[in-house]
Amino acid sequence: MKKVVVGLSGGVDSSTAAAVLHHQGYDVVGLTLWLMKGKGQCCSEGMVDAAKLCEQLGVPHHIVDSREVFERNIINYLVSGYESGITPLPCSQCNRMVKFGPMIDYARSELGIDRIATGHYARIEFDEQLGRYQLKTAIDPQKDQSYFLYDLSQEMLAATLFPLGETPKTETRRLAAEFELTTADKPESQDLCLVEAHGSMQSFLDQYINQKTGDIVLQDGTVLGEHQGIHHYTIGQRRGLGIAYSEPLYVVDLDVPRNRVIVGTRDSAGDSECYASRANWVSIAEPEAPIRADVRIRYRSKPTPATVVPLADNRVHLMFDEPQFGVTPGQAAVWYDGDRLLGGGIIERKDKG
Ligand SMILES: Nc1ncnc2c1ncn2[C@@H]1O[C@H](COP(=O)(O)OP(=O)(O)OP(=O)(O)O)[C@@H](O)[C@H]1O
Repeated sequence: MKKVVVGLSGGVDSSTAAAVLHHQGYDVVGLTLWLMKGKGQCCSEGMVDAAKLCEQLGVPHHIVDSREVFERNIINYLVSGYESGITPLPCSQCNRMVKFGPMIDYARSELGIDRIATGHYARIEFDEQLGRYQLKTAIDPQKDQSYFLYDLSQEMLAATLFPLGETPKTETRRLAAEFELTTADKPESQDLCLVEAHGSMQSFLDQYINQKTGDIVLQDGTVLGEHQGIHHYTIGQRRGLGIAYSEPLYVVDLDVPRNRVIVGTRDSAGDSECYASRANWVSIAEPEAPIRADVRIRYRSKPTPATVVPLADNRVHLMFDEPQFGVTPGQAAVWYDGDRLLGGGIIERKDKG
């Protein structure tokens, strides 16, 4: 019988993914990674819901205490990133370092199973001609999660199934109800798991980073107000600045050495280029010459046409056809050709370019 280890967060998507595979005749083993203390997904509630699901399906359930791996790779990464004035994206890093890598290792070494599955909305296909696994967007554009998966390696894609990649979300709910899963009506997770567990990113970070007040200034140095800690701000942010000004203002830079938040009008907040490091080429090998692609600079941003220039040391230079607003160091830039995810990397600070 075909065997698969399904990553279970206790949410409706992974529950349905497990039920679908079970229904298709797979020998399913549930695996929940215990990621942090607190309530919610990946924590105590998630583990209990995942255990209930496995009981219902009549399949084994394993829990692996991954709190230390999560702390080392995600919490430290986030805290040091925010301290240095960037806005790190934890999810792609979590997928590679905390979820897919360790889940595949555990499945192989502890269970002798060489395939895992998750409830992510994305598709994987093998291209015989290119000899590479292709990572593609989900059929349901509203749910597509390929952006967060850009950092997976070919080996990880080879070992993974995404049973929901072709399923619209409404259909997932319908299937969950049909299988009478206890998670069928569970609300969608709205935010980062850390934010759900701690109330807000701000209250999470405040546990680790001392609040140090400083100036909010215009690009010419004019002081407009006071901030309560640079780590509360993100480049591109407009709301919550607490400043009265004749035009809407946006955060355009975070000056860590001088502990200043620099703001400007929308015009000054656009970027026609950026650099990304730690590039991972997914559906194609790293090209030798520049390519054209559609780039997402945030999870929900519309793909925008650009030229992607491969550089030495796994870096790329992204030149946008139109200036982009809110190009945020620490977030991922992910480039696509239609529904194929070609590659991605981490947006660098401007001064590094
Ligand atoms: N703690 C965990 N242990 C094992 N697998 C996990 C865990 N958290 C998430 N996953 C896997 O990663 C997938 C995507 O996780 P994400 O946090 O984006 O949740 P989601 O899209 O809301 O899905 P779900 O409804 O299953 O929680 C899940 O469907 C699940 O397969």
